[in-house]
Amino acid sequence: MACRVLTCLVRVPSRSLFWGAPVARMASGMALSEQARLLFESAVGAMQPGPMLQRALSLDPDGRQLKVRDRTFQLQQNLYLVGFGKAVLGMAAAVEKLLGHHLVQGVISVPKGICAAMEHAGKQEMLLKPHSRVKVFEGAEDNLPDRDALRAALAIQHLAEGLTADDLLLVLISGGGSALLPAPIPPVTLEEKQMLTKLLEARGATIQELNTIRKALSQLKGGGLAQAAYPAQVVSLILSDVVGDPVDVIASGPTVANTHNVQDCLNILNRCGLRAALPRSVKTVLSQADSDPRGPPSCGHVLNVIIGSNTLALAEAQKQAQLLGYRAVVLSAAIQGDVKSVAQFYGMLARVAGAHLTPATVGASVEENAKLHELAVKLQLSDLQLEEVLEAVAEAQSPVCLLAGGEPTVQLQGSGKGGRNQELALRVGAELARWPLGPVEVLFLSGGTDGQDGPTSAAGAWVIPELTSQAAAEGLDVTTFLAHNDSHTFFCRFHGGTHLLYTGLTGTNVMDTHLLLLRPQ
Ligand SMILES: Nc1ncnc2c1ncn2[C@@H]1O[C@H](COP(=O)(O)OP(=O)(O)OP(=O)(O)O)[C@@H](O)[C@H]1O
Ligand SMILES: O=C(O)[C@H](O)CO
Repeated sequence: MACRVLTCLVRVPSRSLFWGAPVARMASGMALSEQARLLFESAVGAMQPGPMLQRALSLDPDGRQLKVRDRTFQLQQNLYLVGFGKAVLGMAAAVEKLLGHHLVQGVISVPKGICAAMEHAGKQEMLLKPHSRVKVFEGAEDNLPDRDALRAALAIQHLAEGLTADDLLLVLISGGGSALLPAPIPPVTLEEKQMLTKLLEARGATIQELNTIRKALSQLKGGGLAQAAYPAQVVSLILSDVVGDPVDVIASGPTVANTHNVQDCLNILNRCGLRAALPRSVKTVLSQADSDPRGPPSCGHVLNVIIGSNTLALAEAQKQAQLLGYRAVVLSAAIQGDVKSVAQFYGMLARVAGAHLTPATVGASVEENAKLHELAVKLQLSDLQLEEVLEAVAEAQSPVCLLAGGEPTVQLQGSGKGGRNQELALRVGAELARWPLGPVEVLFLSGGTDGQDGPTSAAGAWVIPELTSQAAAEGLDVTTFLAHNDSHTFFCRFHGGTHLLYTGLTGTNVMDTHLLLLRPQ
């Protein structure tokens, strides 16, 4: 899909982004929708490769020592770079800008078409210099491992294996890294790996399950890359696209010791009903895995650092919302589950929070409060701050901004055009129309931080409680569009497409951002 999506992206209407600009200056006189867009853009802006790398890396004044967190590394013509993932091109460009003269050599594996797309979008800061020492491989069309990605993985492996104890290897990792770094353990073939990945996804394997299997079948995943680079020192700079930021799961943890064994893999394959259909080669590799005389790769020479995540993106949006005069509270950075249940939860949250915010009016009923908690329990969100949020809303003397992030799932039933953010927004729009919200202005926004929502050129959309009735007046029936998973077509037609979010390709990827704004009238 990479190529298709990226082709769309170069057609995205260009609009200026406020990334990094002080929000407070713009606060006065802004509509709720402008503020919501601004907050979304501030979350994305904080996760731009340049600012992220600048926060993570610092050079001492004479340029000989690199500081990462509390560790210091000597630089003496010994710096190498590898990377793989959807956001790695911009990350590599940022490293080149910061440390270019120390860089001896580099190899990165990035999605097909990304260099041309960034160039067309005029994002020079995401591109390497013309005579860069970093070699770029493009591959993994449709987010599946392919021959091009295999060539990239072999070049990365080769670079890592040639390093010595005096060398420092920077590893740039972001979402999509698993497909961009395929190095199947023989006799498993690339085609078998592709097939197994597709089957596991089709059987509903979670990313944790999928990557457990990928690690068992790969030379570089599950700590394999770190082992190849030994005895060099390794620093991995990781942009998380997985809820909870588990370094062993993101891009299948190539610099993190694998803690899973063969039994874990067999349990997953059993659950997905794939054990019987396994190719002989996969059975062979699995049967040998626990008996590797070298044991699991050890990663004592590695520093793994999360430099960007949904949590960090939400923290920036929260800060900017406070500058806009909101009482801003983070609800969760782990929103998962079926998009219908997530939408019901946000609808009820708007109802209950709205009632807390305007106590003089009729409050939410005991049943509604109970329903909200029931919906929250159903979603099983590991970090949900529901009580804290409701308390903060009850105490708020100002408008309220509730922030959340994660990655809900859409069970596709129709053949329409959409993405999980647009579908979530549309569903929340329908939910908001179901409840009396009192004298409160309400807006919900959902946006993908990578700037592309499913196979569309939009990043997401925003909705208000009046959406359903306004749509009906335009002859658009929300229920029908939802039944066909046709949220993008809906938003293109509704109010001339003004509820769609367009950022273009952002060059980052930390899942989705949800904003619920409530402003007493
Ligand atoms: N018509 C549609 N309506 C709603 N959701 C859709 C539709 N078509 C595809 N999707 C969803 O879009 C998602 C794929 O899009 P996208 O590439 O943005 O996500 P992704 O592969 O998870 O990548 P990333 O994590 O980088 O955003 C899938 O989760 C799929 O269910
Ligand atoms: O590459 C991967 O494995 C997924 O994007 C999760 O990081």
